[in-house]
Amino acid sequence: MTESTAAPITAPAETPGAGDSARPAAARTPAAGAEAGPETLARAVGVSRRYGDVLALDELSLDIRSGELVGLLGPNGAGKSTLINLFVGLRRPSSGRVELLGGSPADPARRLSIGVTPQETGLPPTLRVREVVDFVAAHFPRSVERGALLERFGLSGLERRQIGGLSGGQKRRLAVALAFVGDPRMVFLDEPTTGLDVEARRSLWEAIRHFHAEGGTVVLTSHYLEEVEALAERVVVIGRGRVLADGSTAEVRDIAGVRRVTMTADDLPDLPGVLGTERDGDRIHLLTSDADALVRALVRAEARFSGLEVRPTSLEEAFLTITARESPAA
Ligand SMILES: Nc1ncnc2c1ncn2[C@@H]1O[C@H](COP(=O)(O)OP(=O)(O)OP(=O)(O)O)[C@@H](O)[C@H]1O
Repeated sequence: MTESTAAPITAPAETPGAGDSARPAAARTPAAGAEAGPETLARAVGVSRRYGDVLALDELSLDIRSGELVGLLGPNGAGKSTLINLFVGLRRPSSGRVELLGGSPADPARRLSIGVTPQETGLPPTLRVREVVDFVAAHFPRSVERGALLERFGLSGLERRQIGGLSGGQKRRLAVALAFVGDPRMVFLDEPTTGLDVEARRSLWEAIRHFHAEGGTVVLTSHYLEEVEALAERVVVIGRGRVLADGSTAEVRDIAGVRRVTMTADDLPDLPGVLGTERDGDRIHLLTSDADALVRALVRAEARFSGLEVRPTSLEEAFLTITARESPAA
């Protein structure tokens, strides 16, 4: 690739979702000459990012296609926020290439088509809700009607409230709502539901689903695994700056292939294929990728057990298993 496509990313986005040009966005229309099939909206090719001695991203490659709802999962420090910051032009890669809407994420015209909610936001406490929404909307050629936006995010009636007077959950919902103000084609939401109670989380999920159902593309990170299971169609597991797994939630579970075999027993012989053992009173949980073989081995060994249960692992268990294996790619 030539230097001009190396996507130098320099301009910081000072407000969530805000761009800095009045050029019209190419929102929700495929780029001219786009190939058949979903267009790639964001792309990382062999991207590494260092912070001093820390290698936050390690030759990571990932494509996000139009219409996808992608969940980025990974433990603390995996590199999820760094990846989002590269996609939205807040940071530049140490090496490799990042593209947004077919060009540099630093291009203001491209950034007009996206919305962003960073992991942490500090909205001015003395501004009123409607002022912040209008301020962000003013950066975009087209914007969503304020009342409709606030209603969608459960903030109706708070237009005149100062930001400093909002609850933590209301502030977070406002920060997420701001990503949608400019009628974006694609949103990047970094842990959007952090700090929200169950009801607020569910209503935020509804708002995200609504955007997606209308053709919007979503990339979100989450520590809530049930959130990713509930929302995302595609799960990308990131660990130590690499993609460990990339598939549907069902596929990610299958990649780990881990089942939990539980029984009541005083003691068990050594058994083949046991990836992990947990004790909970007299219940023993064995993690295995081949539950059938394990149960056969239990019977062959004439182990004394009762109350046998075999069940699939949660995404969390699958994810921990993948991460523990530290495989470079799935
Ligand atoms: N500005 C920075 N300066 C130095 N190190 C950084 C900086 N930002 C991130 N890192 C380091 O890069 C690595 C990846 O961090 P990143 O925030 O991208 O991970 P994450 O997956 O988003 O984690 P979390 O889930 O905790 O938010 C971590 O080791 C982190 O400490």
